[in-house]
Order: sequence, then structure tokens, then C-alpha cells
Amino acid sequence: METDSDSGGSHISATPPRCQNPPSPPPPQTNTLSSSNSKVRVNPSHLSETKKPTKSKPSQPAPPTPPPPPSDSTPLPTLPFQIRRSFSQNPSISAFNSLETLPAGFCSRLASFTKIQKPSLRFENDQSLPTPSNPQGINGIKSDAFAKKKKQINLVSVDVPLPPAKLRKCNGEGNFVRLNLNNNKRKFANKGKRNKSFRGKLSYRRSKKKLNKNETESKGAEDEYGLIIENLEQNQKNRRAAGELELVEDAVRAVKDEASNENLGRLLRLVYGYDSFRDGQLEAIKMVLDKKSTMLVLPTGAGKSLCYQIPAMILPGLTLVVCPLVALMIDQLRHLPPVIHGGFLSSSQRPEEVAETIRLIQVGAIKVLFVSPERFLNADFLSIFTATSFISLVVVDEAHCVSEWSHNFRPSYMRLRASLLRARLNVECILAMTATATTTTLRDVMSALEIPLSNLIQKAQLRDNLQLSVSLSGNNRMKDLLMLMKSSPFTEVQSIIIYCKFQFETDLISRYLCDNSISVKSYHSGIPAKDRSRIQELFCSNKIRVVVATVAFGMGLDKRDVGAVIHYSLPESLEEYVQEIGRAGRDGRLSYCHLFLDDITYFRLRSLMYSDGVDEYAINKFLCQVFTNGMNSHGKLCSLVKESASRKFDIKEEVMLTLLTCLELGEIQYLQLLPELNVTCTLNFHKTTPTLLADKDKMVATILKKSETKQGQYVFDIPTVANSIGATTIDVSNQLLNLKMRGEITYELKDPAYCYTIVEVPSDFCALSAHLTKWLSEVENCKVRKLDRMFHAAVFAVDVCEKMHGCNGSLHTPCLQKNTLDYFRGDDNCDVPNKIGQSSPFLRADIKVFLQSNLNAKFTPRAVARILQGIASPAYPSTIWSKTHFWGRYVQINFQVVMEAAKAELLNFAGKDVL
Ligand SMILES: Nc1ncnc2c1ncn2[C@@H]1O[C@H](COP(=O)(O)OP(=O)(O)OP(=O)(O)O)[C@@H](O)[C@H]1O
Repeated sequence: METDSDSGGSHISATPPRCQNPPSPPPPQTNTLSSSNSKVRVNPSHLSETKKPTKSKPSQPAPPTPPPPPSDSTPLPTLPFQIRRSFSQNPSISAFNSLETLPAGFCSRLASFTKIQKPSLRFENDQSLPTPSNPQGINGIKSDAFAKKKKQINLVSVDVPLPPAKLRKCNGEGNFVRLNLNNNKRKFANKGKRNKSFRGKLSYRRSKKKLNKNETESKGAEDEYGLIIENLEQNQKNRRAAGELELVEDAVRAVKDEASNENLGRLLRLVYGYDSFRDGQLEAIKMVLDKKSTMLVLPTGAGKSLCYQIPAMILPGLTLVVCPLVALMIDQLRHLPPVIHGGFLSSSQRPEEVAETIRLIQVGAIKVLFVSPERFLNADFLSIFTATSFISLVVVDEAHCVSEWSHNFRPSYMRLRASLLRARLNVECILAMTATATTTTLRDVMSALEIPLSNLIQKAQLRDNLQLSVSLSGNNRMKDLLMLMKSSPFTEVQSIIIYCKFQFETDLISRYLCDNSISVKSYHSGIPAKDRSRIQELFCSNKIRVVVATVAFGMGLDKRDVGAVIHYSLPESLEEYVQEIGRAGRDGRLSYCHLFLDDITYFRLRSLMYSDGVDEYAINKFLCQVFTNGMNSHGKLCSLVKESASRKFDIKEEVMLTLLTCLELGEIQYLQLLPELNVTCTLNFHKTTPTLLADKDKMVATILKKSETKQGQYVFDIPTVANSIGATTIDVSNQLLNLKMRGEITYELKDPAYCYTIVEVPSDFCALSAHLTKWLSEVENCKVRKLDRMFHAAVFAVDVCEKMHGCNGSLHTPCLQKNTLDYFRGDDNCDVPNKIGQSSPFLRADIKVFLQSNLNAKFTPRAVARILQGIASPAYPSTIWSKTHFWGRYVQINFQVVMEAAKAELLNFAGKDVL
């Protein structure tokens, strides 16, 4: 089985990899929704399909064409941020972005802002502005700016000001400038604002246009008339906005004077248009304004974002929001109310975009900044924050990711420990937010972030408007699904999300539903990002009724009227279940959540829970490589090429990262991680001969010494060169870029690697490997327990509860709610009965045959057990090993039992690597 990247960025103890290899289509069967078939026999053929090869293409050297040298006078002439340079000529505008510092005469300046804003409102449609056909535009904005603006989601510009109107009712339009750049400017800028009479005039204009096709004179007059109306409309809006902004200004001042319920309520009404706070919101906002670090646990869709947005308006410094996924950041950014200027930093941005965002932070033009936890590896990022651009609040969104006992642990979240935040960023207050955390997870998160137990705000983690049901399903789940979709209440529901475990399933199901006249699209991380956002857009605008998706869909999706969520496959934990059903009924209306339960999915998922495990022996070898690399080079740069190391030690890349992070952030700091880098450089010289250039440039001289030459190209390792000249990898990259800009060289980088410097070499490798192995195995067991709890809750609903807890027929809301809430509130460490087999009479014999038929291969017990359970690993990829008919044959037997049997059989084989 191949890993599917739809794990939402999860790592070792998080969501296990998704399987991409399709099982054989289920044979036709007659069971219906009610005729369940819980005793599913495992059919090995379902588990041994051919896998899609994931081999990466060897990269080709770039054609050696030197780029044209740029002009000195215009260093980055075509960049979108050029548009905003006028900011520096008008420093007062920066104040606009901080409600904290709104100047007294602010509103009177609004008129001049709108003068600038007018062209930007018309940016897309106005022929006088740059378009692909008119690249220059009246303002001389070049076509590149036009072409690139779509990408500039975080362009919170200071001379393209806030939207003049729309202070009331935050409707997800977010910051105007960002939305401009999302290609929807016009739509958003005017959305819902034109009054009836204006619409009437527009349609009058349109119909007139049709009638008088050739009457150009009257058309011109009509356009002029339209423009006058539009300008009047705009002026009115600006006046309204000025008035409303003044009110917001007043309300902010009032809250700063006294954070009373009344003052906060007024601000809520003005900025969001909501009448009252929801449960938990006011409490959380007040705690944060009191600078008390807080743990906030509210159900999905309960309005957690507002709990940092309001403080961001009041607090003097920046609010830094840490999000696990870029998509989530962008989504949150879009949902900021227009009065709060936001930005984000991510590795997907171009250096110029990052530089511009940093500049805006430094001039105080950004109030809320979204970053990924990986950003904390970057020394440049940490150095942005100074006495003038300081952080008032750090928000840890999806805070459960901090804990390895959560369903979605991310090692990079370990970087968010309070001690580190305080030491590096001088952070006073932390707000941690989640919708799904067990007591164990909460304790862990609060301890890492040093949040006192008394500062926990926790409300029930399930909303009452979700009607929950489960049904057993056998071999023809697709047919069951179709029947469900064609029955009440699902037929009446406008928007439905169907969650599947594997990418191939989403495509298969969406084809099947399409064939049965249902408007549907599939969504998973294998689909190009552009298409994914299009699908999300179509779904949000009700142009597609159903989305069949993996876990990749939904995080941050705030479509209020999703009426149903169907789980085609069992979720991996109750946390995942709650997150996903939480996409339904965000408008508070009754919504339907159905789960199909089948044993095969459970067995397969349970096997996958073991795909991250590592043997002590492998960890020991890994540690040797990590530290022997730099035995004599304390403080020097070291790197570990991800792909080759992963294959060599048979450890997944995410697990290697987890281990390295533990070595950095554990009790003893053994190393310091640096940003990841492509470390192998293949370089061509163009203008000057290499030796002549080496005479003038120390780095080039070192490159010549440290390179291998292949067909006239110089191939070298960036950290090696950096170490030799006593520079950082960033310095080397910058110098290379500089030479490239001068037309001297072209180069290509490959081999993504983890980079680090060694702080201390461990004194006892064996003890350290034992410790890390034990930890990884505890994390693995925790994941297995979570899956068992999910399975148990679903089985209980269909098999056991029968009219207990008020359940009725196929509706299981009371018992599922109870089981879920008990799980979140109680001890999640306890084992529950499971269906997994503990022995098989043929197991040992099959292992023996398997080993005999693969005498040339070297196996560990774990490797054998993985193959028998159909789990791919870096050294035993499914492309090769799924061809054996033993692949996945023992998926229904406990992994540990299979591993023990493999160990015993391996011991009988002399010459094998037995552990
Ligand atoms: N006091 C309120 N009154 C009415 N609607 C509100 C209120 N607070 C927030 N909302 C709305 O509720 C919706 C969900 O808010 P938000 O996205 O912040 O939820 P969330 O708790 O972060 O959910 P998730 O965990 O699923 O991301 C938004 O549309 C938001 O505008």
C-alpha cells in the first residue's frame, strides 16, 4: 500500500498513510442497507492489487541558457508589490491597519484612500487597467503584476486600503485586498451591495444594449450614465464606511478602556453583525485580553476564530496564528473581517512575497499573521520580531497537534512549547484552540504550552443538531451508498460530503454516483491544487451537490449549509469522526451524518496503524548516520537526504523528521534542525571560465575543489561547500542566485534533505535508541486504541445499543453522542474489545514458504509482518512486494502476532538478518 498524502499533514502518531491501491471492485451482492453483513471474510485478492508506482523521475539538468541580467535601476521590475510602493510616501496609511493606532483624523482621510482604491476595485474589468490584452494599463502597472496577482493571497497592502464598506456582518469575504487577488474582486467588492434600483438600472442597460446594438452614441451615453451611478454608489458606500469605521474605532477604544460584556458586544455587532456571543467566546476573549494563556475547546463550527480576531483588534502587537496546513491559513485569512489586516508566510511563497509580508509586519501593517509551525525553524523569521513589531498573542490552532497522544500529532508543533516561544519571541499570552481533544491530549497540550488548568474553557465537543446513524455494510457498499442517497432525508439535502479513506475510492464512487445521475466531484490531494480549489468553490456555491473526498477536504471549510456528511469508510478515531461530521450543520439546522461500518476497512486501517513503527536496530543505525556525519564537526552543517536515508533504514520520511525533532527538542538537545533544502547542486558556467571566476570568487574556488565533474557540469553538495567557506546554506544559495542573475552560471538543485547542526553527540547510542523505540511504539499503540474505540462505538451503535439510550432503528444519535463524549472526557488509554484475530493455523507455514521463495532478500520480522499485512514501506515498496500472493493475506490477524511468528521463522533461517 502506498502512502496517500491526504493525511492532512499528519505524522508519525497521526493519521496513517492512505492506501492508494484499489481493492478489486466488490462483487455484486444483494444485501441492502438493513441486510447487513458484519462477518466479512477477508479475500486476499482484495488486498493484493497492483500498486501505482510512486517512483520519482530523475531530474534532468536544465538547459544551460543563462538568464538575461536584470537592470540595476529596477531590481524587481515586474513584481506585484511594486504596485504598493507608494506606501512609503504616505506613512500615515500604515496606521490604518492597526485599530490600536487609528489616528484621530483617520476617517477624514478615507476619501483619499478611495481614490486609490477605485482603480483596484476595477482592476479585473476595467480596460484602462492592466489586463492580458492591455498590459500597461493607465497606471503603468505591468502585465506581470496582473498575471501574478492571483497568487498574492497575502498581499495586505497599505496603499490598497481596506474596503470602504462592509463592516457589518463578516460574511467570509475577508480582507478586500486579498480577495482582489483571488480573481473575485469585483464579485466580492460589490457582493450583495447593489440595491434593487441599481440592479434594475443595470439590467435596463443590458437589455438596452441588446436592442440598440448599432446605436453607439446612445450606448456611450448609457455607459456614462452607468458609471455615474456606480460612482455615486461608491461615494455613498465610502461615506457609510467612514461612519462605520469611526464607530468601530470608538468601540475598540471602549473595550480597551473596559473589556465589559457590553463593550465587547457592541464591537461584535459592529464588526460581525452578530447579536450575541456564543457559548465560550466571551469567556475566552476576556481571558486573552487579561493576558492569561487559555486552552479553548469548542465544537467544530462554534466560532473559535472570533476568539482571537476580537483580541487582535484590541491588543497592541501582532497576533500570530499557527496553523497546520497552508489551505487552512488561506481560509482563515479570507474569513478575517475587513477591519483586520492579515497576512501569511508559507514555503509555497516566492522570496519576494515573503520579503513583502515581512516588510508589512515591520511597518505594523499586519495585525494577524498566519504561519505554519515549520516557520519556527527559520532564524530569519524569528528575527522579524523586535521591540517595534512585537507579538501580543500566539494562537495555536488545532492545538491537539502538539500532543503525540492526539489523533494528529505533528512533530513541528513541538516547537511551540511555551518555553521556546517565550525565549525566542518574548510571547506573553498563548491561546490554544481545538475541537477534538481527549483529556490526555488536553493535559499534554496544556503542559507543553504552560497553560494553567484553571484556564481551560471546554464545552461539549459535539453539536446537538447532528443526527447520527450507522449501518453495517458488506461487499456492496457502493450500492448501499446509492440507496442511502436516494432515500429520505438525503434526497432532500442540498449539500453532502462523502468521506472515504483512500484516493482511488473517491474517484470510483464519484464515477458511480455520476452514472446514477447525482451531481458529484471527487476531491483528494492527488488532484492538482487549482482543480481542488475549483471543486471547493463549486461546492460552496451549490453548483455541485456532492463531494466525495478524503480527509484532505473540509479542514477550515466553513460552508454553513452542508446538510449531510456520510462516512463511506470508518474514520480512524472518534476525533476524526467528530471533525468530519462537524462540517455538517454549521448553520444550526438539523443535519444528517451516516456511517457505513464494515470489517474489511477496519482490518485494513488497523494494519496501517503499524506502518510508522521502527525497530530499535534501525533507529540505532539511523542515529549512527546522523551523528557520525558530524562526529568531528560540532556546529557544522550536516544533511540527510530524505529519500535515500528513508530507503536505507526503512523508516518513513515523516518518522525520520519526528526522530530528528525529538533529538532537538527532547530533554537533551543533541542537534538543531535547520530548514529543509535541496542539497545537491549541478552547475554550468557560462560567461567566464571556471578558473578565472574562481580567482575572483572564494565560493566558486571551493565549488571547483569540492565538485565532481560530469559531462562538463559541476556536481557538489551545498552543505559541504558552506562548511568549507564558513557560511550558511542560505549564504551559499544567495551567492549562487547572484551569480545566476549576472549570467555567470545556471544550476539545478535536487535531493531534498533534512539539515541540522550537531549540538551534542549522545554518549550512549543504545540507550537512546531503546528510549526512542519505546516512545514510538507507545504512540503506535495509542493510534491502534483510537481506531478500536471508533470501531467499538460504531459496532455498539448497530449491534448492541438497540433502543438503549433512546436510540431508535437506524438512528443512533444518543448512543454515539454518549460514547463520543465519554471518550473525550474519560480515559482514552483503556483497551476495548476488538475483532482482530490473535492466531492462525497457517501463519507459520505461510511465512516459511514466503521466506523460502525470497531467499535472496533480507528481512526483519517487521518487514515480513508488513508484507503479510499489505503495508508498504520505503525499503519494501508495494510496487514490488504486492506481487507476492502473501501480500495482505494476514490483514485480519494482530500485527504483533504476525511479527512474532515471522521472528520465530526467521530464526530458523541461517544467514538472515534476525533481530
Ligand atoms: N457569535 C456568533 N454568532 C453567530 N455566528 C457566529 C458567531 N461566532 C462565529 N460565528 C460564525 O460561525 C461560523 C464558524 O466559525 P469558525 O470558523 O470560527 O468556527 P470554528 O470553531 O473555528 O470551526 P472549526 O473548528 O470547524 O474550524 C462562522 O461562519 C462564524 O462567522
